[in-house]
Amino acid sequence: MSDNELKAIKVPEPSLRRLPWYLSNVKLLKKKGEHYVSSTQISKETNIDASQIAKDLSYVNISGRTRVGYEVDELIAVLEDFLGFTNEHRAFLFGVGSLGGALLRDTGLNHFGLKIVAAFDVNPELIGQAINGIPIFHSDDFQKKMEEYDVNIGVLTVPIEIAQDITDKMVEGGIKAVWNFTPFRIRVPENIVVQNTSLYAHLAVMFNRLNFNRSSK
Ligand SMILES: NC(=O)c1ccc[n+]([C@@H]2O[C@H](COP(=O)([O-])OP(=O)(O)OC[C@H]3O[C@@H](n4cnc5c(N)ncnc54)[C@H](O)[C@@H]3O)[C@@H](O)[C@H]2O)c1
Repeated sequence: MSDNELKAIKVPEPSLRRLPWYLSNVKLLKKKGEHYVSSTQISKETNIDASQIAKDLSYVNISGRTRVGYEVDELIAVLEDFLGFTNEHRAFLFGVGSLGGALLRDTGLNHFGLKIVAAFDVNPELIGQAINGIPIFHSDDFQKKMEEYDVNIGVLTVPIEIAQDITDKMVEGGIKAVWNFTPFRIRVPENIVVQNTSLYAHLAVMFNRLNFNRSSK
């Protein structure tokens, strides 16, 4: 199978979510001076079953050697490539408020292959400004800027009331994937990718587990 054929396989979401964990931990093992790493070692670091790790890594184009495991540098490179972290995915951000502004200031996104190249808002105090070198334009200029920049991802951090409206505009303008931070379940045509992300959903899990641990003491 060619690399492209492998990448075309729809990897199960749980596996896709685990692969970045392996990557971080393999990088950590590299820092500790390891040259080879086995799924058993990754299992110790991540607390994920070694057979599950081997299965997840089977989606990635790498083969381990019996007993020694995977070559660390190769595993890092292959994982980064597979996860798309080495490619530059260019994005527009909509809504430069408290969350949108924080995302523009976050340098971490670049390391994971997401480059926000421009942002849009309607607040006259923000338009014409730049955060972290990223220019802020008026939302009305979106179509025009789509022709200027080569972008296919939209980051949605606008007030919930206009989430659908802005999504429709993005899709109409040619955006192919929406990273939706609003709590609104946006509707899109079938060929458009939506990733909903909520910090608060994780908080709810943390609070619930915290209460559970307290009451079971
Ligand atoms: N997913 C999460 O974990 C998470 C965390 C915080 C906030 N949120 C959500 O993110 C969104 C933004 O939250 P916030 O706290 O940053 O709000 P905010 O009010 O600080 O920012 C919203 C920004 O959107 C701008 N805006 C308004 N109309 C616009 C338009 N037509 N085009 C472009 N920009 C427009 C506003 O001027 C403002 O700058 C909300 O929907 C909120 O619920 C999600």
